[in-house]
Formats: sequence, C-alpha cells, structure tokens
Amino acid sequence: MRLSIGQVHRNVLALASSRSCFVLGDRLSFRLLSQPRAAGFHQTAWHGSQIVEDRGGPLTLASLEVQNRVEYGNKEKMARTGGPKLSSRGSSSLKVKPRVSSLNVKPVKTALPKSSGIKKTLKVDEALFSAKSFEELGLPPLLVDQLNKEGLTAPTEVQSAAIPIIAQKHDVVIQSYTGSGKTLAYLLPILSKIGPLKRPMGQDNSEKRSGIEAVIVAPSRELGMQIVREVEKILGPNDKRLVQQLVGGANRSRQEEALKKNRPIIVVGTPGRISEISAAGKLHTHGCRFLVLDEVDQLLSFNYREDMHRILEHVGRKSGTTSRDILGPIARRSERQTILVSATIPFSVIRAARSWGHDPVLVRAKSVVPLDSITVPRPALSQTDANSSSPSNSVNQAAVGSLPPSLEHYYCTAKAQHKVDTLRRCIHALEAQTVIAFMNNTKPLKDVVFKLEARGIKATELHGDLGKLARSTVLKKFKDGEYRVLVTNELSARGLDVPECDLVVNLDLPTDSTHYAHRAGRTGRLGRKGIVVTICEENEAFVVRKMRKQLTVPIKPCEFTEGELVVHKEEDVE
Ligand SMILES: Nc1ncnc2c1ncn2[C@@H]1O[C@H](COP(=O)(O)OP(=O)(O)OP(=O)(O)O)[C@@H](O)[C@H]1O
Repeated sequence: MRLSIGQVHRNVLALASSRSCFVLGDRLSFRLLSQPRAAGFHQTAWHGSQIVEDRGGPLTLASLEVQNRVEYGNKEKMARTGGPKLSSRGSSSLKVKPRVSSLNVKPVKTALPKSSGIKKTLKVDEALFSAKSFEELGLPPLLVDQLNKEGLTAPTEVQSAAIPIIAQKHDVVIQSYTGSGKTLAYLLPILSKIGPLKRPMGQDNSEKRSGIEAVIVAPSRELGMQIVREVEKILGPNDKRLVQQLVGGANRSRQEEALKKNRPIIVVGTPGRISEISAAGKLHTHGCRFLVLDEVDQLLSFNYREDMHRILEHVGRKSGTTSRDILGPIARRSERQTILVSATIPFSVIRAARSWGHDPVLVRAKSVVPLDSITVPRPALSQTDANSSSPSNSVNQAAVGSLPPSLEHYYCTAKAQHKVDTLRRCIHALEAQTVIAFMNNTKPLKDVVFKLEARGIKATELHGDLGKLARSTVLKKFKDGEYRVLVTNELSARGLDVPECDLVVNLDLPTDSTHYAHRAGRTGRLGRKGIVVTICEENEAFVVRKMRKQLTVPIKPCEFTEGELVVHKEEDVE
C-alpha cells in the first residue's frame, strides 16, 4: 500500500551548521561497576540505587546518570489530531465517545478478533510527515525505489532531520516520541552508505570494505528481531542474508555459523549475545563504521555495563589502538559513527555522547542542536546539593516530549480484586480491539489472562520466562489478531511496534514517568489514535497525578459505567 501524503507544507528547520567541539578527556570507567550482570529484561534503568561513583577518578557510565536537567526549549506542542468527542453528563462529569481520526492517510486495518466482524481503521497523522521526499534527503535511487516498493514514500519529521545529519558523519543522539519512525531515521542513512542499495561507487568517497560495517544493539530480543525484519524488508529477499540477528535465547552456534557463511554487513543483537560472540573471537567489528544503540538510555544502565563496555571498546576500533585510546582524545578515537536513539534521553546520555562523539548533535523531529550548546548541570554530589540534578529529576526530564501528541490519557481507580473487571469494562467501553495490558511482575499475568478468557476476551501473556520461540509465536498471534489482549510486563514496554494497538492499559503503576512513556507509546504509533488507561488503587492516584505533571500531558480521571467512558472533572476527585 502506498502513502499519499500530499503536499504537506511544513517548516523544515535549517540544520545547525556550526560544528561543535566535544569535551576531551571525559573518560568512562567501568572499574567500580562490579555487580553481577542481570539476565533478561530489567525494570528500571535509572534508579538511584544503581548509581556508583568512581570517587576521584574518571566518571563512570553509571555516575553520569546523576546529572540530568536539560532544558528543552522547543517543547513539543500537544497538538491534538482527533480527540474524543465530549458531551456533558450532569454537572460534574463528561461522557466520552472516542472517535477515529478522519485524516485520509494510510489507513491501517486493525487486527480484529476473527469472530468479531467489526471493521475499524486507524489512520496515521499526516502532520508527522516531512515536506521533503526521500530523494530530497539525498538517499540513493536504489534505496528510494526499494522504499517505494514497501509503500514508504515520505519521510517522517525525525527521519527528515536525522538522515542528512548522519550522512554528514556526525555522531548523533536521536530523540523523538514513540512511534515516530526513529528506526528508519538511522537505518536509511546507514543503508545509503553500505550494502547493495548504496550510492554507486565513485559517488561515495569511502573505500570498499568487507566484514561487519554496522552493529545495532537493542535491549530485548523482540526489539532486535523487529529491527532485523525492518532491515530485511529494505534489503529485499535476495540480500536479506546481509543482516544477521545475534539475539539472546537463540542458538549461539547457529548464529556463529551464519556469520561465517553469510558474511553479513550488519548485525543486530542484544548486548549479552553480541559481546559473548565477540569475546569468543567469532565476531570481528574493528572495521565497523556504524554503532547504533537503540533504546540507549536502557542500554547504558547499570545492568548492561559489562557487555556495553566491551561493545563500545571493540566496535570500530582502529587496529593498533588500545581501549584507553578509544576513550581518549579525538585523534585516537574509533573510526565509527555512533548513533544513540531513544524516545527518552536523560542528560546522562547527552553527556556520554559528548565524551565519545565526533561533532555530536542532538536530532529531534524539527531541530538539530550541537550537544555542546546544551547546558550541562553538574552532578549531584549529595542529597543536599540543591542546585544539582537528582536521578529522579533525570528520569522525569527524559520523559518530557516522549509521548505522541495523538494519545489520550485517562486513569481510574479500582480495588486490586476488581482491576480485571475494570479492564474488561474499559475494553468494551472504548471498543478497543488490540490491547496491551502492562503489569509489573510475571506471576500474576497468567491469572489475568485466565480471568479475561473466562469473561470471553481472547487474551495471552508475554514475558521473559517464556522461551524465544514461545515469545515470537505469542507476539505473531497477537499481531495477527488471534488475541485481543496481550498481558505483559516491562519486556514489551520498549520499541515494540504493533501499529494496530489502540489501547494500552496499566494494570500496575509504572515505576516512573519514563516507564509510563514507553508503555504508553505502544499505542498511537505514527500519529494513529491511541488511548492509555491507568487502573490504580485509590491510594495510588496521587502517583498518576504526579506523573501527569512530570510528563506535562493531561491524564484525566475517569470511570467506565454502562458501557461508556465517563470522564470526571478534576475537582471531583481531588
Ligand atoms: N516514513 C514512513 N512512512 C510510513 N511508515 C513509517 C515510516 N517510518 C516509519 N514507519 C512505520 O512507523 C512505525 C513506527 O516506527 P518505529 O518503530 O521506527 O518508531 P520509533 O520512533 O522507533 O518508536 P519507539 O520509540 O516506540 O521505538 C513502524 O511501523 C514503521 O514501519
């Protein structure tokens, strides 16, 4: 299906021309990071308890997370593209009938339960797309043709900003809200430099290379595999062997054999598996030109420190340099371009990028800013240091601007034992067809699935205790519409792209606003309509209200009665 974006006239900001110099001698040490590596998925990336300071020595990666108070001048406008229709009910409450956006761009059929017979379309928001075409961004014709074949005819705003900047060999931090197309924002400039779709030889002054040219790291198998599929889609069936997945949970020797046999140019994987195979001498990445850390704020958390250290040290290392050289001054730095990506960029990431990067810039949907121009607050040395940024400030600052403007947020209260029933009423009231329900732990997921099924709602569970095959089967069936509700934990909060998802429900409160943002971002992908409902206990409602303040989005109190969503005015509950 092709996009017909039409002539969307938008201001495209002139890219910052000044080249920033970065902080030299800012070194990262992992010496004191000695906790054992946690396996699988990790709940909170930026907890204060995870911070370790290398007193008197160079900064540790973990200690960077203490500093975090960037003022984002261009806070994204909460432009609504199709909000719910409100009608008053009594004097104190509003009855809400969510309606589907009427924008006429690339409708996506929701994956409805096969038996439901209801047809519903979710449409993307054209405001998300740039006025420029892929050709105008300088992508090679072969690549543009392939994108057109896949129905991708117009870049999103963040792609439009990132593609030329990456082509200019800057190191970049890409920050844009969930579902805005960050994956292609880094894949396309990479594929225009390496592989069969790149500019014909002669137009590209880089010499011919062999071996691994790009390493993409993601924190979960699901996200890793999703990125692999995205690369395969663009490379086409004949060249898809040029990308190799190196995710955990899959057979390692088979991955090693594939590396030998297929000689891929791109590897995509999880930190543990990449560093394992690299340490075994089966993955040679010294000549690598691109290193991408997708969901960088999670990847640079304490839990991944050892694996990430290895990856950062080895990928793109010039032969003859030592690890000390790599983290040292610019002249001895690695050749690679480093691309850091997330919807939530805490200041720690900006600081890390400054210390590693070549002319690093922060790319957001409509702006490109040299990292040097961002004010760096100093780290908190003690609890009483009022002028410095605390870890919790860091988390909150990172989440601002991470949510798609098209989302509607609500919360309602229910006793713990009534939450599933509230979920059922919520699904019916909103007529949601593809629902992701989040909980904090693995154990209760099964119980919720059981209760939903008992109430006639097809549901399934997804969590890290399932094997790789079971995980991908569940996900596929959910995407195919065999299940209406996916009950899951933090495993699915980041990066997961199910365009049809029209409702996210928090059955347990997320740990902080960053976690709220990533969970919420599973719906409203690419500007589609999406609703987020948090079901909490009465005495937890203040936490939601606090997150609402931190995220600067309206999260309205509501209830589900008589098959309808009823929105309360704030005075009724406070
Ligand atoms: N230019 C485009 N035209 C049409 N669809 C696009 C375009 N770019 C990306 N998409 C689609 O938009 C969806 C969201 O993209 P993507 O997963 O890259 O978002 P993201 O910003 O990385 O989200 P998250 O922060 O949740 O990881 C995907 O289904 C992707 O295929």
